[in-house]
Amino acid sequence: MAVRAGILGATGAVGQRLIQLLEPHPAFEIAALTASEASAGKDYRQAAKWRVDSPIPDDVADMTVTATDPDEVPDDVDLIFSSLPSSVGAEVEPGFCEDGYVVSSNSSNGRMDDDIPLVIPEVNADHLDLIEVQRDERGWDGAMVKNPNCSTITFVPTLAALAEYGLEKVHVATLQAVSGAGYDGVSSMEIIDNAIPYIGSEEDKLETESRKLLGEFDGAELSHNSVDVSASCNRIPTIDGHLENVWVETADEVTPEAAMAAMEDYDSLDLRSSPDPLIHVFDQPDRPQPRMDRTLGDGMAIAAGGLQQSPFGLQYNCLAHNTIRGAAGASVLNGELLLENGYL
Ligand SMILES: NC(=O)C1=CN([C@@H]2O[C@H](COP(=O)(O)OP(=O)(O)OC[C@H]3O[C@@H](n4cnc5c(N)ncnc54)[C@H](OP(=O)(O)O)[C@@H]3O)[C@@H](O)[C@H]2O)C=CC1
Ligand SMILES: N[C@@H](CC(=O)OP(=O)(O)O)C(=O)O
Repeated sequence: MAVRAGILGATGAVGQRLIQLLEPHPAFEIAALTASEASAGKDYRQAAKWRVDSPIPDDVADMTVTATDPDEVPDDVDLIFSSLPSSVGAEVEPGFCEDGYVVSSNSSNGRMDDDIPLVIPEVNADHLDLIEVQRDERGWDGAMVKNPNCSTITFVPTLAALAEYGLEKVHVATLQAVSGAGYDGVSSMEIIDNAIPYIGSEEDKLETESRKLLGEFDGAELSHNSVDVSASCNRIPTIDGHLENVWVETADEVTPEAAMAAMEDYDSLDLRSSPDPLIHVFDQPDRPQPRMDRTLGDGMAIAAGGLQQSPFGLQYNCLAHNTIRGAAGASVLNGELLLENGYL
């Protein structure tokens, strides 16, 4: 029987992607949709400005949106996907966990808390058991797992593939699509014919979340990886797909050929939303490109290319679909991992 799932922030850009991914999902059934007070009480079709590239599923269109409050969500819902603005997530998500719901959240609040697992399943699935520590410390019957920021998700799997060479220093420069800022986030007058070399709080997220993801969990505590990461984040006028330029210094020498093999051979998982291969490596020097490569693996693959030696170590480019692998798809994949690990 499918797990009954609710979506917090269901009318938003990521909420809509969640509906698109969950509607055909055999393991989950959409059973509750929440948004702000302004949307509460409306049919979903009236409440949401639907902008995803497939029609609103009929049964979802007719569902009534409720306020984002645990008391408004049926008790037989077990799993909550959350895509709220982080300030709202910080306020309401803990209440859902207290009330026994298991929450897979895309919002940035709490990602760096010591007892909150921050998970990319193909990279650090074992961190999920931090939930036991979390339950002891917070007294929750439910649980919380977070997926990282979309730009973090794009480059960390490539670092995980290179970890055996000993990661020492990483420089990453991003070229991020406008959808990452949400539909109303960047105006056309700001971004057309332009690039903006600043995205608030983004650099810090790449630098800290990557070290947590690559850290080690001993069953009680999580230690962060010691690699130095320096990020520079830029907004460019693409719609979807974050492209990143990466330079990696390793303790042991890694040739571009060896790095390419390590990325190609990096394991995916036997979960529905985990693509095989996880990392699609191009040997053409002009790939990956956002328009051509963001839908690889149904938007869940990481694309890499341009591997070469540089004075600053191994250099390459990588790309991922920011609202699928970087947001909604990441939360769904964490839901699949929760199910596989008996948390649902
Ligand atoms: N867009 C993207 O590509 C990415 C976004 N994210 C993160 O995901 C989250 C959602 O982003 P996005 O979907 O773009 O945001 P949107 O602004 O498109 O959607 C926000 C959602 O939250 C609801 N909401 C807003 N305020 C409240 C409130 N006070 N109480 C309850 N619900 C509220 C909105 O409801 P209503 O319609 O009623 O206002 C809407 O459903 C954010 O934390 C964002 O940083 C992460 C990665 C990528
Ligand atoms: N800041 C990201 C999207 C985002 O919302 O990130 P986060 O999940 O860390 O809030 C971007 O602009 O592309």
